[in-house]
Amino acid sequence: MEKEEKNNKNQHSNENSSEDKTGKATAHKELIQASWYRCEKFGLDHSSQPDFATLPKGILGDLVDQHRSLLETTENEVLPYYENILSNSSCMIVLADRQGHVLNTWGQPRFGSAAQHGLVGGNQWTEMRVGTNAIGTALITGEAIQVGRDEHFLRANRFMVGSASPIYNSNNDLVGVLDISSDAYLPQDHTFGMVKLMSLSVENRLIFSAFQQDHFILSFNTNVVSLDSHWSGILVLDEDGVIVSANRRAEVVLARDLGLLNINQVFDCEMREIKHHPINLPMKLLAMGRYQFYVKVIPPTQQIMRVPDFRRRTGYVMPSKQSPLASSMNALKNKDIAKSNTPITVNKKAIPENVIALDELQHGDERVERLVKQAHKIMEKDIPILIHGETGAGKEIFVRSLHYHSSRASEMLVAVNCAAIPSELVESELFGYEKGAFTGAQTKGSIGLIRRAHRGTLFLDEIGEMPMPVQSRLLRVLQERVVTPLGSTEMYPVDIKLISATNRILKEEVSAGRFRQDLYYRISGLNIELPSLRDRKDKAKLIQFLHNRLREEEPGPELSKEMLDLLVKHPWPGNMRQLVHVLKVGMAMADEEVLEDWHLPDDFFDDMNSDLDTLDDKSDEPLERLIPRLLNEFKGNISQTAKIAGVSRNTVYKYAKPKHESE
Ligand SMILES: Nc1ncnc2c1ncn2[C@@H]1O[C@H](COP(=O)(O)OP(=O)(O)OP(=O)(O)O)[C@@H](O)[C@H]1O
Repeated sequence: MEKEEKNNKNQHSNENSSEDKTGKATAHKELIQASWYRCEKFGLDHSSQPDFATLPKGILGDLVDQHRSLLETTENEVLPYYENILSNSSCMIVLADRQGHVLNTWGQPRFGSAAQHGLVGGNQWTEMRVGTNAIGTALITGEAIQVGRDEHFLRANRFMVGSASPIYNSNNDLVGVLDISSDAYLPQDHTFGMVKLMSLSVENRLIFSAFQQDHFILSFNTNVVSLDSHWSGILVLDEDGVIVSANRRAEVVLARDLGLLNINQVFDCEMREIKHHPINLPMKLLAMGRYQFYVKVIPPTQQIMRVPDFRRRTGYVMPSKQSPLASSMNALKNKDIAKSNTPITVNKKAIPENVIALDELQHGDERVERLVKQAHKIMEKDIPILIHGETGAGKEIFVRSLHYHSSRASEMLVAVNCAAIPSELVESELFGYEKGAFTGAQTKGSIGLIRRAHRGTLFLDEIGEMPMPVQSRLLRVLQERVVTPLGSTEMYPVDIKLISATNRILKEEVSAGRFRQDLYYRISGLNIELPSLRDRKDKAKLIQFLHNRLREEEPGPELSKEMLDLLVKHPWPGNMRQLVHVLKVGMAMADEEVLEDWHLPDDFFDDMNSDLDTLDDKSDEPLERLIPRLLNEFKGNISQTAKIAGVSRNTVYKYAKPKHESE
């Protein structure tokens, strides 16, 4: 035995001796030799017993939790190999963390009990404690290695052969090691190849899990039929074609550091072509002008939602990192916003067409003007905004305008109507979920709406409707600024501007125990009361503005002074939504040059009448006399007659007829 040990140290003799002449075998022997020297330095003796420093169960449990995604990925990728190829081979597959702690094992070893071989959860397989071994040596060298029976430094381990391959994540950090150990009856070259393949497939899967939802992934190979194999190179591209991740294979094949290169520096093609290339049709591309590869494009699984952003057009000059309103806000910096009359000037070219400019949200109502300015300013601070207002008052329109006038405008505005999502789905929609997290979950998992709003704005509309358990989770996200998807232990940092809105009185909801008080204080940094339309002082100008805006879209009738008065007097229970609706219907109905009251929808007058019902006591005079009299008095004006009589316009028509006929 001692002679053999000398051989290993000096001549590196082992089961691979037939390969002695090849450079590969020499390199392997040098690795083993270096490991043996290290073991001697660690003070180990060939007769030492392995010291596994087994972790207590609780700590192992924590470690397993920390590595859940690596474990699940390994299990999904590795078990098919085991079941299809290795299950009759009496080998054991082992996953260890980067410190060599065994996290899990699969398979039934033929070579003895757990106490004998030591490949059990919580045992640490490092060179320092266990001598030269596949897991420990692969961790130290960072390379795949096979350790033959006699190559183990400790005699106690010489009954087995281990083949281990390190696993790197998409940041190229070593995250663990995969090992196949057996009692040496397997054809060892095959086992070694297989463990390398398994670790590649785990690495590739880690890259896909991290990026496939919102990035383009390219897989490439010299051979078209191998495109789907784990030996293919993988490149992850952002929207602009910048390589944000790659597998080790890609760097080996292309022989260069690929990080942050643009795809057009690697292959002879532009990102534009990649985006529009059919999914299942491999492209034939040249790398570095001469090496031909087949390239498969895998587009993001989740559609990237993009809003129109005209700033991308040539000719747009970014106002030195300031939002379109920043210059006007700077002018106000030292003044009391509430008292300032300075109008907001906006670079309207920078705002998407369907977004109303901030300065067009108000037309002279001081209260609205002040709150627009306050909210705009707070958009740049780490302070959440809570908007209260009646339904249709324009809360969402306001939020859209705020977002596109802020420094977050180039990122997403994610609007979530908490009342519109079934309560049992709110949680998964908001926080996302790992694949298979619950029955009915999409197999791919979901990033969730909060992470989608990363660096942008998250608008939680109708937040008062949020179920209590979801409120608790949301509170944690706002406190810790990280999201943990359902069924996952991973934490993803998020940077969001939170705006919430409600038409309930949230404080009352808190008192009634329906809304968490701590969450209320978290979301209500700046409280905004968006006035209902009937309470606005700028109604006339606002109506004229909306009317003009609609006429810009399509030619329509003018607004007479009387019509404007009528619209100003309306109670508008449906607020801005109703006003826009009434104007649209009226303008569509009118063939005339001027908008008349009979062009307006009936419910407009119903609201008006119900509002006036209590004003007069008209019960004495029968309608058949009252209505003709009022019509006469108001020169045939139906709506005024209806208003004063406290009846609908239909009723006026009904009682007006005989009178008209007699005239
Ligand atoms: N400032 C505005 N200018 C033009 N139209 C507006 C404006 N504000 C609101 N509207 C119109 O009113 C409709 C309703 O507005 P919005 O959805 O913002 O109201 P809301 O307060 O969020 O309503 P809810 O509480 O019912 O969700 C919009 O679709 C738009 O047509």
